Amino acid sequence: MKPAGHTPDHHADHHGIPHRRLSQVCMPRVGMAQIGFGLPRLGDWVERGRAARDHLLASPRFRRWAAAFPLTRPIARRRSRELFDLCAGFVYSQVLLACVRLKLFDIVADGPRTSAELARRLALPAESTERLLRAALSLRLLEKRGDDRFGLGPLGAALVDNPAVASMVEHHTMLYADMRDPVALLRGGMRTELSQYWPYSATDRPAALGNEQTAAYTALMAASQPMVAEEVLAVYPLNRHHRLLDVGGGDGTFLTHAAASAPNLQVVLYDLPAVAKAATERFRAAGLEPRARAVGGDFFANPLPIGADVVSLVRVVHDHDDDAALAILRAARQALDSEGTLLIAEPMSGAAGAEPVGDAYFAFYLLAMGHGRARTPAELTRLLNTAGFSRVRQVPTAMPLMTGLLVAQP
Ligand SMILES: CC(C)=CCC/C(C)=C/CC/C(C)=C/C=C/C(C)=C/C=C/C=C(C)/C=C/C=C(C)/C=C/C=C(C)/C=C/CC(C)(C)O
Ligand SMILES: C[S@@+](CC[C@H](N)C(=O)[O-])C[C@H]1O[C@@H](n2cnc3c(N)ncnc32)[C@H](O)[C@@H]1O
Repeated sequence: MKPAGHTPDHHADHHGIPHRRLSQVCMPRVGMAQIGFGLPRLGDWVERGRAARDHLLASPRFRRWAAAFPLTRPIARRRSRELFDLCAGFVYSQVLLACVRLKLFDIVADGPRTSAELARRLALPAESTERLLRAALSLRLLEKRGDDRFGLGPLGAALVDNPAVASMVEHHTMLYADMRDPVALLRGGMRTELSQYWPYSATDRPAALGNEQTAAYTALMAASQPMVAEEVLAVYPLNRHHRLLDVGGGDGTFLTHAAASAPNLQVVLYDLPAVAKAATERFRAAGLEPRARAVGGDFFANPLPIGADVVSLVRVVHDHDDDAALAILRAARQALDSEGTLLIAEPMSGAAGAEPVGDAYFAFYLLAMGHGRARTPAELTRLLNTAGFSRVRQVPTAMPLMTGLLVAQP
C-alpha cells in the first residue's frame, strides 16, 4: 500500500523523507532560447532552489528528521522557537503589561527582592507572584540575583524611568482589542477603538475637535516624542537654520527639544486649534515665548504659516492615505521658499533590521486607526517629487525602529 500523500511526483529517500525527483526540483528547465545563449539564468536556479527548500520544509517527515539529525537540529530548534514566539507573542506582551501595571521594574530598580517581598509589595498571592516572576525571568525582563532574589534583567532595565515605552504598553490594550479578529479588521468596516482614540482620522472637520478629544493622544505622543526627537536631532542638527515650522507638532515636545539643541532657532508649531492651545501653554510654562509660538488650524483647509526655512513633519505623513499625504506635502512646499528644507521623520517601511516595525506593527496599527500606512523611503520620495521637492536624501538614524529621516528640498 502506498503511504498517504504518495503521488507519482513524490518519493521517499532512505530517511523516509518524501521528495520530488531531483531533476524535477533542482534542474531548471532549459528552454530553446536559453540553450542558444549557453547556461540557464541564475534566477531560474534560485527559484528552483527555493521550491526545493519549501517542498522539504512543508513535509512533516522532513521536519521530524531535521529535528533529530545532529547537524540540522540547531536550525530546527531555532525555527521552531521563532514560530512559537510568533504564536505566543501576545502572551509575552500581556506578561509585560502586567509587569508595567504593577510597576515591577521600578520596584526592583531600588534593589533585588525576594518573591515573598514582591508578593507583599504587589498585593498578589504568593503563587501568582512566583508565576509572574518566572515568566519575566524567561523573557529577560528580570534576572535572578543569588538563590532567591530578583533584579532587573537586560530588557526590564531599559524600561526603568522610561514613561514612553510604559505608556505605549498600556496604550496597546486598544490595539489588542482591535486586532482580536484580524481578518475582520482586514476586510474593513469595523468600528475600532483606535479610530475613536485618534478622532482626526475619522472626521471631515478636525479643526472642530475640542481639548477633551485631543488631550489623550497628545499626551501619548508627548510621552514618546523625546525618543524620536533625540534620534532626529542627533543626525540632523538644526543650528544651520533660522526658523523651524513643525507641522502637526502636538504639544510642542519636538520643538522644545529642537529649541534646546539650537539656541538661535525660532520655532513655530502648527496643529489643530485645541492642540495648538495646549502647545502655547506649554511654551509659556517653559519660558520659551516669544521664541516659540503655536498656530491653530487645519492643514487640509488652511495655508501653513510662511517664513520658516525648515519645515518638519514628525509622525504625521504616515497617518494619511496618499492623496491626503500629498496635500500635506504640497502645503509644506507652499510654505517654503526655493531654498527651504523639509524634514520627514517617522518609522518607515522596510527599515533594515526593523522590518516588522513598519510592515507589521504600524501597518496594522494604522489599519485599525482608519487611515495611512508606513511608507518606504522610495515611496515617500515619489510623493515628495510630485509635491515639488526634487532633491531628497535619506539620513540614517541610530534606531530606525523609532524613526527614519528624509531631508527634501525643492
Ligand atoms: C552594560 C553592559 C554590560 C553591556 C552593554 C551591552 C549593550 C550595549 C546594551 C544596550 C543597552 C541599551 C542602550 C539598551 C537600549 C534600549 C532601548 C533604547 C530600548 C528602546 C525601546 C523602545 C521601544 C520598545 C519603543 C516602542 C515604541 C512604540 C511601541 C511606538 C509606538 C508608536 C505609536 C503607536 C505611534 C502612533 C502615532 C501614529 C498614530 C502612528 O501617528
Ligand atoms: C501622530 S500625531 C504626531 C504629533 C507629533 N508630531 C509627534 O510626533 O509627537 C499627529 C498630529 O497631527 C495633528 N493633526 C492631525 N490632523 C491635522 C490637521 N488636519 N491639521 C493640523 N494638524 C493635524 C494631530 O493633532 C497630531 O498632533
